[in-house]
Amino acid sequence: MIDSDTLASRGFVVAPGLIDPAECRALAGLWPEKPRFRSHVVMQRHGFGQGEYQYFAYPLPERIEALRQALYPELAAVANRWNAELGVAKRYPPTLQGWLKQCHAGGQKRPTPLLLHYRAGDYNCLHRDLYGELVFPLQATVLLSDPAKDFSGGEFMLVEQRPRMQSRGEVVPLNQGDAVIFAVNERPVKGSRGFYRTAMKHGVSSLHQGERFTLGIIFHDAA
Ligand SMILES: O=C(O)CCC(=O)C(=O)O
Ligand SMILES: [Fe+2]
Repeated sequence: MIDSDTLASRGFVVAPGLIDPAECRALAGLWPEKPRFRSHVVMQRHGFGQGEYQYFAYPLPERIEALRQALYPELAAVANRWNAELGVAKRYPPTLQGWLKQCHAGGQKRPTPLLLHYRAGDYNCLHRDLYGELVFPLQATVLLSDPAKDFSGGEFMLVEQRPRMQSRGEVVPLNQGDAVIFAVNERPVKGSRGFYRTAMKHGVSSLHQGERFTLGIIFHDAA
C-alpha cells in the first residue's frame, strides 16, 4: 500500500488513490454532522491560519477506524527503523491497538483524526501535530476534494529544517483520494558521519477559489 523505502529516505510519500471519489465525498459530507465530532476549531482564533477543522469523537466512523488500523503497521516499521537509525531505544508496537493502549495509559485518550475545511483565502500555517509526550512520528492526510473541479491553490506543503542549514520546502501535488504520509516532527537523514535529525513541519498554501476538504489521520491520541 505504501512505498516504505521512499517514505523512510525522504520523510514523505504519496499513496495515490487511497480512497475512491465516492468515499471521499461521503467523508467530506460528514462535516455538518455535529455529533460525530468532539471539538471544532476556528483556525484564525488561535493564529493557526484561516479555515476550520473538527476532531472526530470515538467511536470513529468505520472507514476512518479501518484506515487508521490498516496504515499503522507499515508506518510503525518505518518509525522503528528511524529510531534504530537515531539510536533511540523506543520501539512502537506492531498494532494500533497496542500503541493506543500506551497512549491511553499515559493520559492521552482523546481521538485525533480530523476533518479540515478551507474556503477561498483560507490557509494552514506550518505546524506540527503534537498532543502530549507520546508521539507517533508519521501521519497521513487524504485530499477529499478534487483539485480539477472543486478548488485551486491550497497546496500541501512540507518544510524541513536541517541543523545549521537553510530550510527546504516541498509542495506535494495531490489528486482526489491521494494520501500524503509524512513525518510529524523529526526524521533521520543520512550524513557522512551517520544519521542526524531534521525537523519537519507541514501546512497548506492559500486557497484561490472553491472549497477543499481533507482528512487528517494522526496516530497518537491527545492529552
Ligand atoms: O489540509 C491539509 O492538507 C493539511 C491538514 C493537516 O494539517 C493535517 O492533516 O494534520
Ligand atoms: Fe496538521
